Amino acid sequence: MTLTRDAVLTALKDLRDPVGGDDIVSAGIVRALTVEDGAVRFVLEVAPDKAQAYGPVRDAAEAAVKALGATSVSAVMTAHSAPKPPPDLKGSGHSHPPKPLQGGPEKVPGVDRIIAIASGKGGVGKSTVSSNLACALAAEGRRVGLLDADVYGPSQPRMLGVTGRPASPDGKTILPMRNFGVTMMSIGLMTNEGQAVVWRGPMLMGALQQMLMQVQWGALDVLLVDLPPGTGDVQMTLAQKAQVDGAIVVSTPQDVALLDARKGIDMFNQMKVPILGLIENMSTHICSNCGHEEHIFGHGGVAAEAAKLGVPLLAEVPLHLDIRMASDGGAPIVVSKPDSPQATAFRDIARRMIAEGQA
Ligand SMILES: Nc1ncnc2c1ncn2[C@@H]1O[C@H](COP(=O)(O)OP(=O)(O)OP(=O)(O)O)[C@@H](O)[C@H]1O
Repeated sequence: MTLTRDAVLTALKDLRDPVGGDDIVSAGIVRALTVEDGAVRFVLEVAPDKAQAYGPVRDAAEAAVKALGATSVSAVMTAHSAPKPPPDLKGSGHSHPPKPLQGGPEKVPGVDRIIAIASGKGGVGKSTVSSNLACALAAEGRRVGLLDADVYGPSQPRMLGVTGRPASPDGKTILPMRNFGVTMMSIGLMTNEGQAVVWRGPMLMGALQQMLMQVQWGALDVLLVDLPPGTGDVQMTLAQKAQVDGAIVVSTPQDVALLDARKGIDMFNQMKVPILGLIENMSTHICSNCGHEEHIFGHGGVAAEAAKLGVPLLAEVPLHLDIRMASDGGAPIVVSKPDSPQATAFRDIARRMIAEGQA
């Protein structure tokens, strides 16, 4: 049976944090967990003066993961000064969103360009595209940030193998996480795991503003924003408050998805955000056993739509088991199998964006 990230996290949850008393996953000390072909890697991030107390925990964690059938386990302990908890986002019971920014779109300090990754409909692979594109741009040497603003289903922590709560040295600014060369912040890291968060409009806007302006992004060539599906408050707030340089719209080839994608494109047009191009995801299914290709959701619909709108079709990404497995394992296909044809689809988009000065 394939070892999954969830199975590893469940096993690690049986271990108690000797300092805080919680289990080590809830305590937020398990970071950068990746599971790849049975090989498990993670970091235990602990306060320097408590490092000794965690020695047995690391040994127990390695043993617990080995017992699950992992082919290899690497648990590295790093000592960091105790982080202050990050400022509370609205989802954790805070009732006053920060004062909205006044005025029109602003530049995020240090960030050269912002590109929104959008879709009309959920589940079409927008987050998969965002994480792979971010890793592909980083592999080309670009300084890349990824802001996971998908409030309804933040998936970037899982896809990029990032766990734990981001630190805030001064209680105001938030330090982003980093993996595979990508600086990342997700609304999912600010709320408690498993906690159902009911976001209301003003909360959403406040949270998005905080993540744009209070996160120390550092100097970035490009910040990708993984938006929630549809055309709602988050999309509007992003375009009103930050200078968005372009949008990429992801769609599957079916008519229903395309219909929704069109609404998204209209919204960006109204907000004067240029459409950099469309991506057809789950374009062709390639059987992982025999390599046979078939068009489960149809094929070519997005190309036709792009031609109609006069915008580029950036890629046709196949539906392939490896793409899902890689994302579920916490290392996108661009990182875990960089030379596969599936990864090449994403790497080509990254190279094209760089060549055109978009990233
Ligand atoms: N090209 C692909 N081949 C195989 N699986 C894919 C592909 N693209 C996405 N998936 C899988 O489909 C599921 C949905 O993808 P993803 O979470 O990226 O969609 P989304 O559009 O961001 O969804 P939502 O907006 O609802 O969060 C995931 O399990 C992902 O691994």
